[in-house]
Amino acid sequence: MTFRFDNSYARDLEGFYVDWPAAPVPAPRLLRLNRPLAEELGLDPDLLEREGAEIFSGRCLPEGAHPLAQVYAGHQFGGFSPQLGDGRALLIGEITDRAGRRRDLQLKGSGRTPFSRGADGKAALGPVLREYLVGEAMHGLGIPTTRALAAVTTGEPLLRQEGERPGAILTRVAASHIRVGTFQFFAARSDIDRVRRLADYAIARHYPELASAPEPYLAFYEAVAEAQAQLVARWMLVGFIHGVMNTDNMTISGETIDYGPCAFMEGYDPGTVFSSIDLQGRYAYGNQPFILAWNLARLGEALLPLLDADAVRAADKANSVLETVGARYQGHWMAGMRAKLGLAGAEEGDAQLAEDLLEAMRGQRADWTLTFRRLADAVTDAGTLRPLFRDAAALEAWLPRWRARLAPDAAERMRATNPIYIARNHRVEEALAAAHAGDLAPFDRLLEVLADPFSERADRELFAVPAPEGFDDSYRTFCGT
Ligand SMILES: Nc1ncnc2c1ncn2[C@@H]1O[C@H](COP(=O)(O)OP(=O)(O)OP(=O)(O)O)[C@@H](O)[C@H]1O
Ligand SMILES: [Mg+2]
Repeated sequence: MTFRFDNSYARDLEGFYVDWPAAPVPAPRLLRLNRPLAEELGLDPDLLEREGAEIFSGRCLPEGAHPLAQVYAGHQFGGFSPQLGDGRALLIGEITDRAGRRRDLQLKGSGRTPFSRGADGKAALGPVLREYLVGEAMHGLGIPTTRALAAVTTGEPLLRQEGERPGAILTRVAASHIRVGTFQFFAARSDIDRVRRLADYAIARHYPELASAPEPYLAFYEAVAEAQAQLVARWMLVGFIHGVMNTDNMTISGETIDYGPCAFMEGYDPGTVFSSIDLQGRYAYGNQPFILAWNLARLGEALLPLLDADAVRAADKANSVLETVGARYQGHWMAGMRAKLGLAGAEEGDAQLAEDLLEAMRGQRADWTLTFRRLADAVTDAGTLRPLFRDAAALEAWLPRWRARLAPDAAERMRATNPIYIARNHRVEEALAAAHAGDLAPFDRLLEVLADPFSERADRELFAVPAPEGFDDSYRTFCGT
């Protein structure tokens, strides 16, 4: 199988990684191949079905692969870790997809590297399949994301908190794996030359039009702020909780990365947290826009020496971008919310209208996804919407105000914007438990549903239903490390 590798990161950024081989695995088996993605990448899915176990386990990498572990640093839960890096992952190379876009191929779970910090460098089957599912769910929703090309089992059992678990490796495809934390690694060492080289590389790869801007690094910072603000707004609009928005988990490309303890919110509550390690609720649903700005401030700090030779002027420039983050986020959120609500044009009171709906939902266990979906029915009749609320009085008072603002074809437009299917926690868990017992049918079925989340079908009815009452209250997600 030929992969036309062109490994620019390895070639241009020596000193930003270490060459490293995948650890041997005893009995690799290709569990799932993402055939549509393989096609998109210009790879032959039939050949990959045959050779995938060897390739995606790292046992027999295709010619031209250059396996390496990237270094990075990062603020984790607010505290700075100066030395992180791919502790259980390897970039194996870059290929150009059919649309001409450069994509990274990475193995996640491929064994210890110099950055493993005492952990085993491996990934267990459950977290690998979760990342596969949720990444594809996000893709189905049209949200920028890293994606799974394949999942293999390694034949090696791993010891995890929950007991022994099958080892697995995810092959991940990304626009790149450059993180806010990649910049922080070199900035923390005052290696300004490497911060600049990384910025030049990232500009050329992700924002080539900025190379000729009057101040390319400032324009780059602004472009990343814009991409991340848009991304987090998209998360918020579908009720997605990333769960571990450390600066090493925020990409420069604006793609979602690291589906560790992520989950979708069901009943609307801004304080919703599912991650077992997020004890303070730092990464709660409603905090995500603030963390976006906090993380961008850290990127700004790392870029300061590039913005201006004068420290005060550099800080002023960084602040001039940082000050725009709230408005950028709000702009994207509001545009998305207008579409979700089916509003005609834009009016000043729209933000209040949206806030008042959220206020009516709060404390009602009103399911985020279904409320917006059923709102399309409520253009004419609120009969399917009302039962989602314990007490619909506030909703009833809100509906006439909303109806007065509707676009002529609102219901149809709303159904194209508000998904009926999301990766509901109990469905994800059910699919993972079955896979663990050797049955991938529920995984496949869920994946199929999530690939097309806007078209409602009678035979998929159960996938739209929220978890049984109480499920989410005790539901916890783990990083699986
Ligand atoms: N099992 C493991 N063995 C070694 N290192 C690990 C393991 N799990 C996580 N790490 C390392 O801990 C750090 C933080 O982990 P985090 O969960 O954010 O990332 P990840 O899920 O491993 O990878 P990514 O961000 O690439 O999706 C990273 O440097 C990661 O490589
Ligand atoms: Mg991570």
